[in-house]
Amino acid sequence: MTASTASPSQCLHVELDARRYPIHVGPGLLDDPAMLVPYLAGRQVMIVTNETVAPRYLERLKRALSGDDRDVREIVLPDGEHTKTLASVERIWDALLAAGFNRRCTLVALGGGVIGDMAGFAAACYQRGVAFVQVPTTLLSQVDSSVGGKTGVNHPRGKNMIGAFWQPRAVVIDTQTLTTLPSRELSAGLAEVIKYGLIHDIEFLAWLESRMTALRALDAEALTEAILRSCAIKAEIVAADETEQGQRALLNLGHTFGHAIEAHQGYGNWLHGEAVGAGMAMAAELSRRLGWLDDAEVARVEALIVHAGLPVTAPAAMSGDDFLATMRLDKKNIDARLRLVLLSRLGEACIHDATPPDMLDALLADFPRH
Ligand SMILES: NC(=O)c1ccc[n+]([C@@H]2O[C@H](COP(=O)([O-])OP(=O)(O)OC[C@H]3O[C@@H](n4cnc5c(N)ncnc54)[C@H](O)[C@@H]3O)[C@@H](O)[C@H]2O)c1
Ligand SMILES: O=C(O)C(=O)C[C@@H](O)[C@H](O)[C@H](O)COP(=O)(O)O
Ligand SMILES: [Zn+2]
Repeated sequence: MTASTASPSQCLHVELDARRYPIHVGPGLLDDPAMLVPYLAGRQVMIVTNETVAPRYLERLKRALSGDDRDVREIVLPDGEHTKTLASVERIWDALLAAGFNRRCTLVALGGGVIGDMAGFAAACYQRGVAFVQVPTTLLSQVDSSVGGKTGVNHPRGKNMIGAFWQPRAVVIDTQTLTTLPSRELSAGLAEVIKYGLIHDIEFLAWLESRMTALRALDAEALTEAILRSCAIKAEIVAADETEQGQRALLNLGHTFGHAIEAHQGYGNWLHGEAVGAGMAMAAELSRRLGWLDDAEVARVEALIVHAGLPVTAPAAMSGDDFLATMRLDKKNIDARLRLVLLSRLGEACIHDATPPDMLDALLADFPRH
């Protein structure tokens, strides 16, 4: 980031009654025991992280969590979307059992969305559920995956097919961790940020258009604002519909197409945010064909996605049938009916289950490839 101010942290909440929890946002929070220790269930703490994040941030987090006779351990997993599997989660459970950890333990996820989703799922199942805290270190995890309690792993046939809703006790976002994030990963996170503007907040969309260059240059003020605005939108939607009975599905804009790309291309070859970028371009184009957006609006959506450093074309080696094979397994579908998140206008999304099959087939066949 261009500036590393000692500005105080800011805090939002996810309002889930007795399970209400804070999202703390600010620079240097990783080192601050006051941001972390109040959310621990007992003295047993397992940090779950990976081989890329550990050398950068593990010792600092351990220092902040230590003291008061706490037993702080770590498990360092391999890196990559392809490792988001039940086998990796089993390694977390093995480490917890080897350490003799009981129901009063706390799992602390230190890393991106892959680590957060797996640590959360491990916490949801270990001894039928233990506490966990999210310390997200990628933009994507800071604006999206650490909030809302969707946890789980991939299956070769589909993304996040095995999982549970399990809310963290707190989300602690140290914005300075973004200084070490590769720019391709920063762009991936921007896909989810753009998503919030498209589905919920046209003013935020316009703000993103004006601040995209600053965001990509790691301007601290712009990034903090993007994180806060994104988390506020996600927190509001999650509080209204925790388990996706209705409006939470809008957070899936671009994901039905995007998840198909990720699974077909092999997990990790297209980053989640890249697949969502292309998927949102496909959703915008389908919305145009349904008469809901005009040419200029679709061009505006595509320009912002491109400005974020993301693709707006689909993989060359993916046919319409390849898309449909995975889309038919999508979690949003009811019985055999495909349900797509589309844009009823810019800044407003809807769930649509009546796309004419010919129109969808044509989109999947003629959408540009690269
Ligand atoms: N649970 C949810 O609601 C939700 C929401 C969105 C995405 N997801 C999931 O999140 C995953 C994607 O998350 P992601 O984009 O964070 O990917 P990721 O977890 O793979 O992290 C991206 C890369 O950045 C590295 N990294 C992390 N922090 C770093 C730092 N500060 N400096 C340098 N490198 C760092 C990681 O080791 C990894 O190589 C996908 O599996 C997706 O399905 C879940
Ligand atoms: O939190 C949600 O709800 C989302 O849909 C956020 C998405 O960005 C995220 O990728 C999520 O993991 C997708 O969930 P899934 O249920 O479609 O697997
Ligand atoms: Zn996503």
